[in-house]
Amino acid sequence: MSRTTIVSAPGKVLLTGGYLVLDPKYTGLVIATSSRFYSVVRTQPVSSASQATAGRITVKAPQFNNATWEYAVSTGDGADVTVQPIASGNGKNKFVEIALQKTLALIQALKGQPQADSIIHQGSNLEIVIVGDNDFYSQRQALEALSLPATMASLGQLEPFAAQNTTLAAVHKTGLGSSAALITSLVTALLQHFELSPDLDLVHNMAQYVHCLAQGKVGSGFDVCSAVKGSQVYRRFDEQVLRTLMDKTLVTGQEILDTVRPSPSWTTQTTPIALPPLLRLVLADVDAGSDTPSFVGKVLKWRKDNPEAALAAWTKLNDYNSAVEHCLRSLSSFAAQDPDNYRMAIRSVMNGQTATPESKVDHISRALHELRNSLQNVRRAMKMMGQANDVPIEPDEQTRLLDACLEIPGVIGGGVPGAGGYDAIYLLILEPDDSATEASADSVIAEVEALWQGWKELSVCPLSSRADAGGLKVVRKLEDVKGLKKAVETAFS
Ligand SMILES: Nc1ncnc2c1ncn2[C@@H]1O[C@H](COP(=O)(O)OP(=O)(O)OP(=O)(O)O)[C@@H](O)[C@H]1O
Ligand SMILES: C[C@@](O)(CCOP(=O)(O)O)CC(=O)O
Repeated sequence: MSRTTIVSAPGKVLLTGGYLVLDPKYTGLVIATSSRFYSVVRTQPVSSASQATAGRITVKAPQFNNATWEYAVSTGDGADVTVQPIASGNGKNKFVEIALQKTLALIQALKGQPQADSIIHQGSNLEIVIVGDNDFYSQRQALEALSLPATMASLGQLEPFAAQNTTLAAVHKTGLGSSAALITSLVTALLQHFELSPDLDLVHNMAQYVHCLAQGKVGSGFDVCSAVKGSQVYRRFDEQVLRTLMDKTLVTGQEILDTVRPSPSWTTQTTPIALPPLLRLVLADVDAGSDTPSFVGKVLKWRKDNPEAALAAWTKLNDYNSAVEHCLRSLSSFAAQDPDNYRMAIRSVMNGQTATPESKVDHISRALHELRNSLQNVRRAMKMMGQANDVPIEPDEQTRLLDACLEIPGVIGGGVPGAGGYDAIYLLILEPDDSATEASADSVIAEVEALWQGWKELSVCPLSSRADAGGLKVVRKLEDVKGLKKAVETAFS
């Protein structure tokens, strides 16, 4: 009997905390996106005639010319389960391969040998489809091919999980954290498929382990944590918790379980956060990509070589980052306490009115202005940190673009997400929930998009992602996600 498990995980935008979030003394404010990765795992019984091919895992990426990766699973006589790639024309996909190898070993440790054998090996195969929402990959060429303007409305006309007409190696990724969302959804889908319904912290720890192994380093991990738990203020775990496992070439499922099982050794801190009502995250993919790892290397070397200057810069930047968090939480609290006056304040700020100290909305209006100032302070401090060590964190071209965006009424603030560079920008814009505002949200977005379409110095293409507080989601059936059933049928047609 065929059985299907579907899990999705969101992409991410690191609004504040780039570089600092690598040090557990500091935090990063990461917003999960509405754009998600989906892993679909299906057990397919093997007919008696083709038992010899049992114990196979076939993974498909229908967006990339249906790239296929095959694996042979072997278990039995008390040995640890192994997953060996079978040569395919698509080369290796280390993220998928490591996720399969380590997660099946964990499953065997959790369920015990016989269970793993019966589900994985005897008489069945696993079919897996992996797709990412269009925002994870630049859609510029697709829009140009359709003679569509670079707007969110145009992006909405593209097929869900659209074919990228290129390879994974060549595709222009947009920085939403595809590998973290992919690994998180795949690890969880496998655990769910084997009816393990794992603890969220165990899933988080396992996804961090697999992601670090696949990337060959222990990064800050904010992308994996937000893929699991959604939007949050994130504090990195002590990387020593993974060091032993990462340094071993051969590890048993039990060793993996002993490491990823929730314990005080996992010092990750996640404090949920959401954007306040009527404040919308707007993202843009900017053309000239950046080399984040080299930026990180330079900044960390500068920090090591200039401890005093770096401590002063990071302390100031951390204070500004904390001010952004405080403003967001205050606005959410004001909206919950007094929704009507909150909406009134948003409208008045949209219309460029300044609330008087006696008005009922003054404190809300002040919090919005404080948010704007704090975001500007973060930008300035990030730019200065980049200038101090010759890293284009907010290069002048991005400064000019962001400053022009902030001239538009209704744009509260913005910046360069994550490590910065030329990859992307984000904006926070007011989105009143009624049309009783001269400059309604649609007009603000239209004005922003018009600015971006006419921008000459950089090529700026909007993404359709919004902020979405949620993390991992188990999807009940394929039909619940637009285009997913078609993507799976295409993959295994
Ligand atoms: N649809 C997909 N199907 C299978 N594997 C994918 C898919 N999308 C991405 N991947 C895997 O994730 C890898 C990208 O990981 P990498 O660490 O290079 O990017 P990233 O930092 O997560 O990128 P970004 O943040 O821009 O999305 C690809 O090389 C590929 O192995
Ligand atoms: C620079 C850094 O702190 C954030 C990188 O963010 P992004 O991958 O550019 O979104 C590195 C890291 O935390 O992994």
